[in-house]
Amino acid sequence: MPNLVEINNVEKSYVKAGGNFSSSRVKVLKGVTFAIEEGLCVGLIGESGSGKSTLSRLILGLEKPDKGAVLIEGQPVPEWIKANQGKMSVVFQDYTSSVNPKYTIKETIAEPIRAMNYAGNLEDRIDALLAKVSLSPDLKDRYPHELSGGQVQRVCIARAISTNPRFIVLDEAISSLDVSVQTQVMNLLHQLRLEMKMTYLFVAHDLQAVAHLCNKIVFLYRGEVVEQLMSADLVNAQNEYAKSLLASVIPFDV
Ligand SMILES: Nc1ncnc2c1ncn2[C@@H]1O[C@H](COP(=O)(O)OP(=O)(O)OP(=O)(O)O)[C@@H](O)[C@H]1O
Repeated sequence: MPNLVEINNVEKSYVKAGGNFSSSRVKVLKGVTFAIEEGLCVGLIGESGSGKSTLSRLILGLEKPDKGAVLIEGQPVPEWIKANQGKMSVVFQDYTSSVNPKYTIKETIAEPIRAMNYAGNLEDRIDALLAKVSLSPDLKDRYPHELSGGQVQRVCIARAISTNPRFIVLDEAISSLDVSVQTQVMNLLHQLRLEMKMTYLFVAHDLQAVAHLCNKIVFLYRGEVVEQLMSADLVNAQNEYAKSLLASVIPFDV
């Protein structure tokens, strides 16, 4: 499988709160290197503050690395985005703040479709997208606060796939959901990935979820990649942090 995304020796630091000198910068990513292969779900796991969201923002082109490069199909992210409108999407953890409370479900999903000057029938497109995420078209005219958390996250997924993306960054996308709903949404994401031949970066702090959904897992510890393994090879982890996480996971086939 060719690499869709390459993260090459990426460094990123921020000014420490309260400090204004270069010495008071905090290095969040310290030479991160890994690839996201086309068609795979790659999991990025790490404890709070390890730099996962920073890395997501660099991949989404929202920020630039200080050193190193993030390339998509060999191109720097901003260039790739310009040439591939709608082909990269994102789903965030906090679904309540990632939808506009004043927009109906229909308007929420329509926004990126309209931005791409869609020529087809918008109502039909929205109905088809709702069906894809197993939501009734009757929900179209409701507002986000009239839906459950799981339903709103499905709306966010419908919006994310509305432009037929090739690549989706799922940044803690299921972390705020109840465990039973998490499983349903994970299954939905898995099914959609295969059906639409998409590539995922699945960012999470919960190894169980990552191992369930992902083909490859990258362990980030204090801004460094300390281990990367295919899911089938997790038992071969060498790094102590990765091993400690693996030890805390309940065996899958008990
Ligand atoms: N814009 C910013 N300015 C200053 N510091 C920042 C900024 N963004 C992130 N940081 C710092 O960088 C470090 C890594 O943050 P990041 O959000 O990437 O971690 P994370 O692994 O996603 O954590 P979590 O799982 O808690 O979201 C933290 O110490 C954070 O305070």
